[in-house]
Amino acid sequence: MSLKLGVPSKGRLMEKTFDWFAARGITLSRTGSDREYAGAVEGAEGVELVLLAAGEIPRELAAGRIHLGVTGSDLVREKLAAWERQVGALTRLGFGHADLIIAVPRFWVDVETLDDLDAAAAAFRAAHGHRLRIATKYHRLVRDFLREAGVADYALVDSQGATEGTVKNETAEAIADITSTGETLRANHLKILTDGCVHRSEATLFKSRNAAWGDREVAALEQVKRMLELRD
Ligand SMILES: Nc1ncnc2c1ncn2[C@@H]1O[C@H](COP(=O)(O)OP(=O)(O)OP(=O)(O)O)[C@@H](O)[C@H]1O
Ligand SMILES: O=P(O)(O)OC[C@H]1O[C@H](OP(=O)(O)OP(=O)(O)O)[C@H](O)[C@@H]1O
Repeated sequence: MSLKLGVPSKGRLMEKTFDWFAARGITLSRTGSDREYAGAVEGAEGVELVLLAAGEIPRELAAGRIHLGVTGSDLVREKLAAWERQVGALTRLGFGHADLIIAVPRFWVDVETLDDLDAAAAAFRAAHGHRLRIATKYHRLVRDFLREAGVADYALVDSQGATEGTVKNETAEAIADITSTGETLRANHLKILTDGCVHRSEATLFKSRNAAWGDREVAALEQVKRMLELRD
């Protein structure tokens, strides 16, 4: 067996991940045609490249089908229950920064904080007979964050994309989504709660705790760690 390294196969993290490894002497490349998800590794012995969607890498790490994987720290926290028991973060990669935030309509002048949201949620329920809806694809992270913050009177509605549009479309009153430049929020007349940052995400190299770590994989990991200048 060789050490399996899972890397995003496309999307915003792929190229930067390839560049990051290349700068440290490990050349990752896609082989075959543009549409074929096959990869090659040069510069590190006993390492096999597995190209996967960023969102699937947490599950593959947890299942032990890959030994190492690069993905957003938000995706690992969202997709894995008790993530720290299943994977370990080896190093942050310095790119893929994005904040998971809670935002409400800009015209809600009385709502700036989570406490305000809690009050607005209670008032909303009394006025409308149903709970204030928050659209998101980050169910686990948002639920945990709002529980900690003492906000209870809301309902999560699932939104797998174009989440900022749900408020205008009247399928939600508030949203929880990733932002980087803030442009999508501004364009959709939304504002971030001042204490509404759920998680600051960054591309991160994770190690599986559940994969089979035989002598060959351990030796390959030691070599990779030396090249990447990682300590335990
Ligand atoms: N606007 C953004 N700017 C920077 N990073 C982002 C942004 N949106 C999402 N991300 C981050 O990119 C990572 C990958 O996101 P995602 O799974 O949506 O894949 P993607 O890059 O959009 O590719 P795909 O086309 O496969 O959906 C996540 O960790 C997320 O935090
Ligand atoms: O702060 P900004 O720079 O405007 O970026 C934020 C947007 O980027 C992401 O969407 P993505 O492009 O992945 O599309 P999606 O709606 O399919 O998630 C995210 O879901 C926001 O909608």
